[in-house]
Amino acid sequence: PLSAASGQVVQDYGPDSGGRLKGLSVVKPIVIGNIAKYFGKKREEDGHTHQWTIYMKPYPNEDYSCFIKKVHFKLHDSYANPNRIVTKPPYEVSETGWGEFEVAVKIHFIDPVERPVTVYHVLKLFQSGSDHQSLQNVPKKTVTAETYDEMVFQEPT
Ligand SMILES: O=C(Nc1ccc(C(=O)N2CC(c3nccs3)C2)s1)[C@@H]1CCCN1
Repeated sequence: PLSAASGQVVQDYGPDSGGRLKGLSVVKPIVIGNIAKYFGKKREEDGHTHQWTIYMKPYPNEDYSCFIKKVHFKLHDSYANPNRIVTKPPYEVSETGWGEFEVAVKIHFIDPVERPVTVYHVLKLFQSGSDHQSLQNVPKKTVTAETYDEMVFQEPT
């Protein structure tokens, strides 16, 4: 079983449980995000402007490889081999490009009864809503965007 110590154990006394313990669920927090670095100018040969890395990481940092079989990052079809499969941490994919698009991050579990979980992340390359006109905010070279999420396992074995 997933050791309770590694994830917050939530004990649920459901409405119809008559006060009995309905079942354990284990919550595993994750962060999905990307970091993007501007080349400084557009690359002549292919028009790419940024180098970026998209990732799924445990929060706080711990080893999830004991229950995660693989993480599938589905990139835009214009990329070679758009289906990037990562089987051990760090669960990340690095690429270069020129624009922002949605990446599906599908997490597959070692336990065959646990259905895979898909989280969608829109790649962020540009500082949003920043007026570069004023001298104060010069465009940043590096941009990051992260979202927090939770995987909940009902009565894990
Ligand atoms: O930008 C957007 N979609 C993008 C899809 C792919 C992008 C990219 O950066 N690519 C590098 C290039 C490559 N071609 C071959 C190998 S890699 C493909 S950008 C949308 C449309 C406007 C707003 N957002």
